[in-house]
Amino acid sequence: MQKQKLILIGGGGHAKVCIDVIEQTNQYDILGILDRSDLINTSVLGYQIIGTDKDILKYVQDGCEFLVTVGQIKTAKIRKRIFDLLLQYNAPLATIISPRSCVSKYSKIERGTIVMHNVVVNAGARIAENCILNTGCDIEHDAVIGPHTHISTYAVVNGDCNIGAEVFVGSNATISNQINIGDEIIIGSGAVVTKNINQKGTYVGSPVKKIS
Ligand SMILES: CC(=O)SCCNC(=O)CCNC(=O)[C@H](O)C(C)(C)COP(=O)(O)OP(=O)(O)OC[C@H]1O[C@@H](n2cnc3c(N)ncnc32)[C@H](O)[C@@H]1OP(=O)(O)O
Repeated sequence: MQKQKLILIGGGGHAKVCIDVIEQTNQYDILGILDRSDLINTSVLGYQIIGTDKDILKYVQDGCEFLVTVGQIKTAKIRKRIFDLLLQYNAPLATIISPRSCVSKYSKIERGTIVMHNVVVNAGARIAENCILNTGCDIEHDAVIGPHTHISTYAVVNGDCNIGAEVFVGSNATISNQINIGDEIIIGSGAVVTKNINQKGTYVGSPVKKIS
């Protein structure tokens, strides 16, 4: 079977993990990576930086799909800017699901989202566009994850939670069940969230406290 041609946008550390997952799906032929012009002709895990985001249209016309492979910790702005640019070009967005993840057939995952190795997405969960479900995280039943949100390595989002847009949930954080977290909120690594969070800012500790 012929593989779908894929262009990655962003060639940093997060891109390496994405590449490993994409290769294991056996569904895509990664043509190359778009990044800064000074990085052209360098490579990431053997895949060349072949242009910048100015070249998106050329690859849309060539029948490629795209994935934003820039990482995200304190802000989702860059990932969102690139995603919006891709939409402007009517670029098809890939949805990548690791064959080593466990994704319920009763869940929904939107375009542009990547599900890394050892992730669990349980029944009724809904994951919006351009999210990162990073290695080993657990999205429990009926949880909703908003667009451009990164659930980091081994974090747990329990049942019926509602996580907003452009949120970062750090490694090993735990969000108790039926918790609402608003937009553009940063939850530190190892945090435990037991109450709703509406105010934008950074929250750390167990139970979490706002630090900025
Ligand atoms: C595959 C991957 O690599 S994905 C990436 C995974 N990475 C992570 O999960 C790390 C996430 N990042 C964090 O947790 C960060 O510490 C952040 C984003 C929450 C805060 O970063 P900053 O705003 O730069 O805060 P800063 O480092 O200045 O710390 C401010 C204070 O909060 C404390 N603090 C920071 N993070 C945490 C934390 N996770 N838990 C408890 N306390 C923390 C600091 O010790 C410091 O305390 P002090 O003022 O008493 O010295």
